[in-house]
Amino acid sequence: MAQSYGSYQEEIYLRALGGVLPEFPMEHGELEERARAALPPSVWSYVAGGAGDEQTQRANVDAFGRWGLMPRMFVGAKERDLPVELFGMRLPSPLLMAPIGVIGLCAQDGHGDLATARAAARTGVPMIASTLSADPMEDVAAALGDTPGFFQLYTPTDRDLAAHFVQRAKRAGFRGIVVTLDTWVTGWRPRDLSTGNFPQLRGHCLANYFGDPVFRAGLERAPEEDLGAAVLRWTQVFGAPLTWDDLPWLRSLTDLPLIVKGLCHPEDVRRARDGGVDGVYCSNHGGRQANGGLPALDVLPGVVEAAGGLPVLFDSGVRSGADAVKALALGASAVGIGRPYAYGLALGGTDGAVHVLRTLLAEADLIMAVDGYPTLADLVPEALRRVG
Ligand SMILES: Cc1cc2nc3c(=O)[nH]c(=O)nc-3n(C[C@H](O)[C@H](O)[C@H](O)COP(=O)(O)O)c2cc1C
Ligand SMILES: O=C(O)C(=O)c1ccccc1
Repeated sequence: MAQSYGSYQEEIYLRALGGVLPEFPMEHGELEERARAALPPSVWSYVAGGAGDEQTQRANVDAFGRWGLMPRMFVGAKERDLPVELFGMRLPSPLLMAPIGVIGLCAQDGHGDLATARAAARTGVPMIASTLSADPMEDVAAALGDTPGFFQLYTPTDRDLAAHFVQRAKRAGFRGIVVTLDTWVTGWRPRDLSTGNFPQLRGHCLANYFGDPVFRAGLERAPEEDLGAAVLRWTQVFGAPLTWDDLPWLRSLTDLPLIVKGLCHPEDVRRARDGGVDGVYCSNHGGRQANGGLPALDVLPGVVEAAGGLPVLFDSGVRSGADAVKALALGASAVGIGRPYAYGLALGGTDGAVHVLRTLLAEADLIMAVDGYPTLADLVPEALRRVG
């Protein structure tokens, strides 16, 4: 079923005719400004901030400016075709919501994970639900409706807990497991170090752990009785520094599609493919983990080549529909949206996140129309020119 995402523009025209202006910002700069004003300062700096002096985070965004789409005329791109086939599922568009661990805190009521799931239900844009969630994964999955969800695993040092998370995710109805490899320890984040704001250390976003019988079995007293001890235990089990020797074990945990997140080096991609993963996710965690790195977009072509036809998910720095189009042209099978939907959520809960997703899709759709690339198959590297 082809959807006309550009119709969002028509809706806005019609409202303007009636003298009603959009409730939410139409471009990313203003979205950011308004989210900054709407969020408590510590949550804002946690979400907006990154590693070191944030050079990698900025470079992620700037990298998109070095590519441009070459327009083609007389194409008659009246109908655009954005649906994609991914892991045996047909998705209405190539966008995904990237996992955001503190998304709970971005919503006024503290239930941003559920609000995100509802935005997924309304748009058909899949949610990748983080392990670090304010609500249990079962509740998040239930709020997704018919839209597929993926569960993002931070692999605990306790293997039984890891296995149990994956089992729970399958039972809850998630359609794939995304294992994040770049964050078994958090990076050097000066903003959080100066504000002292580590939401996880206050027990936020640990619902998946605190409600889990395997996690609780490792505690002397329940988290409801002794939060400090539970958080301390969480710091001990949070992140296993995995090696290639662990990949067969990870693979054995599930028959769901297994996707590994954080791959940038082509050799790592080849090894992951040889290890039996179903997809790779090219990302540098939005520059939150290691500063001094390469822009994620610049490593994408090497990842795509090494993936040898395996699906390649991509995120880090996507701020517009134009950015999404460029990542798709460079070979991404699907594009993850990160901070922008968190900002939408901060401004207007589910409605705000839906607005951000519809805006990105409308812009991508209209670029494909105007520039004469009506289908995703038309978006190939040759459609782009390097600007500088
Ligand atoms: C506040 C915040 C929390 C995040 N939490 C997680 C997480 O729990 N798991 C994960 O795999 N990635 C997490 N990420 C990384 C995102 O999935 C994604 O890689 C990143 O946001 C992309 O960069 P961008 O938002 O600048 O486009 C988080 C990102 C942000 C901004
Ligand atoms: O903030 C993040 O990006 C993130 O993924 C994370 C990881 C561990 C603890 C808290 C957040």
